[in-house]
Amino acid sequence: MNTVRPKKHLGQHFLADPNIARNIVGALQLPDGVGQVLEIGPGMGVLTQYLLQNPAYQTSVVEIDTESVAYLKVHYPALENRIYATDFLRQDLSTMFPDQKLAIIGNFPYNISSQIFFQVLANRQQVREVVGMIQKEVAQRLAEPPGSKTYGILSVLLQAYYKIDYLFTVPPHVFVPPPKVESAVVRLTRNETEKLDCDEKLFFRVVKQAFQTRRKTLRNALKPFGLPPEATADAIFEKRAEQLGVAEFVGLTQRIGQHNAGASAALPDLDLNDLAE
Ligand SMILES: C[S@@+](CC[C@H](N)C(=O)[O-])C[C@H]1O[C@@H](n2cnc3c(N)ncnc32)[C@H](O)[C@@H]1O
Repeated sequence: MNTVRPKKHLGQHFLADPNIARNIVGALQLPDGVGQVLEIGPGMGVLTQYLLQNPAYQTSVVEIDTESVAYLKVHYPALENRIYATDFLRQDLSTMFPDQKLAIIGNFPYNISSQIFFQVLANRQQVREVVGMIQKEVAQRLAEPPGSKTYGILSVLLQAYYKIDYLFTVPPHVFVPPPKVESAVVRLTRNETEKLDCDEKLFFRVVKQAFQTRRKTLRNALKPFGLPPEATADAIFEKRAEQLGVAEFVGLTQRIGQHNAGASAALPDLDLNDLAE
């Protein structure tokens, strides 16, 4: 088996430039002595080969495509039993790697890149670093500061727990087949925040609600939560979701939480996959 036939529905665009592949793997910094590296969607192993060259990395891969899995087994026998032939989105990382801190890397399938980041958020205590190639627009959105048009739910939630670096842009012609859009590599590094200074469950819901009606002022967008009386006069409620940074969302969540004391304890956990805008 010399090659894998690209399948559109799996977002398969194979990177054909070894220098870019080396640069992507080289962007890993492995903070806090993290040794476990999980690659999502290795395909024919263009990144995997460089991961395996580094003895400091314990590399595992998760790949949904059976043809790619067969290819990897033939060409990278060193991976042995560290190939998970399954859907990353259905994996529970805490079961796969109990009590271990992880770095995640991959040229992500663009059709599920947002869901991959929600999965990262759901496992934020374990995932200390992510180096990923994604659609350029999504990369810009993640790293964007408040105030810009593309700043959204994922920008706020990821920036709450990760420092986000836009590393470099990658043109379509270095892939087989070339995608229609430009790509970019981003690095997420876990920050010091173990837990936000507010009810986190409520924080996720407030951010979601604020952006779902992003053209409304926060006073109108957040009305369903029941706002404190001073909201009628407070200037922050005149703003829109895209104008608020993480700290301001934390402050809002504290105030909504105090006003509705204990209310969020009754809320079921939010399915992070429901957060996509
Ligand atoms: C953009 S390709 C990248 C392939 C390879 N890493 C490269 O750079 O050439 C995305 C890869 O993710 C795999 N993939 C798609 N959906 C997946 C999922 N839900 N879980 C795991 N792998 C997935 C595809 O089969 C494909 O190999």
